[in-house]
Amino acid sequence: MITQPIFLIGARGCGKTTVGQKLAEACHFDFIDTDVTLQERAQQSIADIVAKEGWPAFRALETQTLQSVTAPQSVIATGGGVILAPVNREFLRENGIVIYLKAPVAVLAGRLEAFPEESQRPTLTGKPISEEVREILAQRDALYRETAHFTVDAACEPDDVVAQILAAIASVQPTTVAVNSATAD
Ligand SMILES: Nc1ncnc2c1ncn2[C@@H]1O[C@H](COP(=O)(O)OP(=O)(O)OP(=O)(O)O)[C@@H](O)[C@H]1O
Ligand SMILES: O=C(O)C1=C[C@@H](O)[C@@H](O)[C@H](O)C1
Ligand SMILES: [Mg+2]
Repeated sequence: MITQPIFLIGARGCGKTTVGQKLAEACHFDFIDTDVTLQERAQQSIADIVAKEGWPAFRALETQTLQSVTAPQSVIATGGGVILAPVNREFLRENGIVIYLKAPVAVLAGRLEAFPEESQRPTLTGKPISEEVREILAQRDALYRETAHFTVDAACEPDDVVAQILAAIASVQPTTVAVNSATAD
């Protein structure tokens, strides 16, 4: 079994938090969510940080949080925009196994409409959810793909997503990181 950190990346609503908790249990790893840790440390919500200090301030905290929580034997659920910064993309690829939870726009939008969690997910564009999800995914999909070691289908049930991830990481050597392979697209 590997000991490298497992990083989950993907759009808002793809299930990084939901799947990450289950994956951590299955691996007997710690579970960390960078959005949760960041808000606990700042003692305010992401919406408040962005409203008071702007997105660049939030992005700086996100980089700091990502680097400080990274440890062996942990599953780390990242924020949806973590891949925007080149420094984060390089950090993720070099310090763990990166899994892209990929889901279509309609699935993501449906989940976000059902569970908006606006304090953690302030609007990125000011547009309605499905329009925003389409626009943002079009901008970011290539970055998720280039950052990931593995891509899994995140539109299915959480337990099935976990099973895909376990199958993917089974091929990874304990001391090295996989390169550019995909189990699903
Ligand atoms: N595989 C799944 N099947 C059905 N519902 C799911 C699945 N994964 C997540 N959900 C639901 O979708 C919502 C969003 O999931 P979650 O918070 O895990 O996404 P996230 O990727 O962590 O989002 P964010 O980037 O905003 O932190 C939750 O209410 C969750 O219950
Ligand atoms: O997609 C994004 O840019 C974000 C996703 C969330 O996880 C949070 O990290 C924050 O709301 C930004
Ligand atoms: Mg989350």
